[in-house]
Amino acid sequence: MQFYNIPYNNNENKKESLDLYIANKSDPNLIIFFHGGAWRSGDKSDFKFMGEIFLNFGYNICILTYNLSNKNGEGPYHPSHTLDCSKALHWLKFNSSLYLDNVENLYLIGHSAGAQISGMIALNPETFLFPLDNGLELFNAIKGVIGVEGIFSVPQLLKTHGHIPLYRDFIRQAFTEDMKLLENGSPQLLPLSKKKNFKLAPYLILHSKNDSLLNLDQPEAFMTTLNGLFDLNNDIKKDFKPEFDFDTLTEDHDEVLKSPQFFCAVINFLKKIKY
Ligand SMILES: N[C@@H](CC(=O)c1ccccc1NC=O)C(=O)O
Repeated sequence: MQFYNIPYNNNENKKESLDLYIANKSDPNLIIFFHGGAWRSGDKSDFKFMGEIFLNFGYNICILTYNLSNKNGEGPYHPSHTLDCSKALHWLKFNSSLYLDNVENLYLIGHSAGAQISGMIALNPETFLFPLDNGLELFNAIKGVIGVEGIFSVPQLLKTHGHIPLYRDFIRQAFTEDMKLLENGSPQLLPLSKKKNFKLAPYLILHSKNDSLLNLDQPEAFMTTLNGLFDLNNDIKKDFKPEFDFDTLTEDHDEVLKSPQFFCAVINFLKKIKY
């Protein structure tokens, strides 16, 4: 079953809505996909193919949208995108009973800018989830996070690609020119020292060496952060060591999402973490 354009924030704004692809209404597991497009482009309708593929494999998946930054530089700026997506997660967990019997487990997949969003939510629940009603319960429902062809440090992206107008423009449009905001919007730069007793969800980072838009330094640096978090807090018996796979995907930035290798990697990971 497929349901389109369900509002997640009690309004008529098409960008604050989601599509549900439901294989089994009583399955407590739900995948949520956050699309990329540099925070200023992309739409859930572009990823219908993904919804249908997971659906055919028997998974329930939500593909959502969030308000995009304006190319004229009028915002909305970070943290708008992440706040929208957090509200969507809240709706899915607590208000989706018309469509899903009981959503217990959330599995986030973020692509490109969407990997920044899913990373912000998973690593900074204090800001994005805890202020919402039953925010801790919502956070605990996140059972896995996958970042693919992701942006994890905006200042680093500015450093490596800032000489290219395309990158400079979308960074300014989504984060202004305030370096503090760029840092604040980077999952890689969240202060780890404050994360004592933080529960890191099982995490998988996928990246293709043939991504012509983002090279390996984003996922490699993020690897250091995730491993640091794991080392800081891990309870070997319970916690899942973050995984990094920079070999399986071979297509370019957007094309990876249509490759069988991507679906295999996601499904293997979900099986491993006992989806
Ligand atoms: N087509 C996009 C560009 C884009 O998505 C992008 C370009 C370079 C590096 C990362 C990108 N997307 C990340 O979400 C745009 O120009 O808005």
